[in-house]
Amino acid sequence: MEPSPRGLFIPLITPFTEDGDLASGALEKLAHAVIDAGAAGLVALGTTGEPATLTAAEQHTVLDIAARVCRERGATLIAGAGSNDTAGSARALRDLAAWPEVSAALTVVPYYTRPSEEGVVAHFTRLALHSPVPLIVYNIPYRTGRVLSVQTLLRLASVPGIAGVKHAPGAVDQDTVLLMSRLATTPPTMAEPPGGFAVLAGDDVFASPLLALGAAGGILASAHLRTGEFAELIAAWHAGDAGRAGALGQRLAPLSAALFAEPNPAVIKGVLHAQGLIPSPAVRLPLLAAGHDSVRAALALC
Ligand SMILES: O=C(O)C1=N[C@H](C(=O)O)C[C@H](O)C1
Repeated sequence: MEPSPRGLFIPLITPFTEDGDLASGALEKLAHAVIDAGAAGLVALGTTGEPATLTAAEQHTVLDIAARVCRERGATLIAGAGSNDTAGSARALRDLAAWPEVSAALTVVPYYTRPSEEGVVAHFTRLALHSPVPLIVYNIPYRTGRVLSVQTLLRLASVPGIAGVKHAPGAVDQDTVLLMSRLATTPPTMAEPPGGFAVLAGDDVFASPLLALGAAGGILASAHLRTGEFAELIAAWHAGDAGRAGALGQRLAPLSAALFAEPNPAVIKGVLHAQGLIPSPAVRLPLLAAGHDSVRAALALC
């Protein structure tokens, strides 16, 4: 198994041209720029990349570009794959074998269907058995409609082939604190998580407190902006420099909040366009482009 993911991962936006097509050149430049600035790797086709509205051909192009950049730069590539259909998710994961640069798949908790927690464990156990790469469970109850208990997260952590969780419960709540505590203090046994299980921050505003509790890194869309400082935030928490990390976290949280003032990734695209880094701020329906006020407010914090 690959070493568990650690550090800052950028879930790349998918830039579009003024005509609404995939802006491949801008995507490639952006991918290089965030690695230059200190990201450990990229996430292709995360939520932020608007995969639901990309054609299969566009998704392949995004994966081709991200794979090329990661290969050239020696960076880690994680790919979003999977849905609320177990068999369909297994096929999507199997197809990732066409990109050998992909070292893990970010696979969302099955949404909308609202399976039982037992069903969620069965889903991921089946996928992990057949996936060509380790899985990172994407736990985001406000998008999926399915809350996972600490017990279920610990069960998932003990499944061979599950390398981590992108944890985005919308708070640093009691369950999150207990999860981090159990992962840090319980010696691995057959029934408990192996040492390499990584918790990655997935709620940008709460990234700093989750890192303080021991997260291995973050998959943070906000880090398209001020990438170097987000990378430094993670490095400072890992180095035990709470003074530096706390100060960075306090500076970056308002930026994250401003970037998420409208449905992601509309504001991020508005800001990157205003900075001349992508050809248009467009997102695809049902998302709407961010309003001027939201973009101006976020730009002021960049
Ligand atoms: O694409 C992702 O991965 C992320 N998506 C989250 C979301 O849109 O809710 C935000 C997070 O920063 C990364």
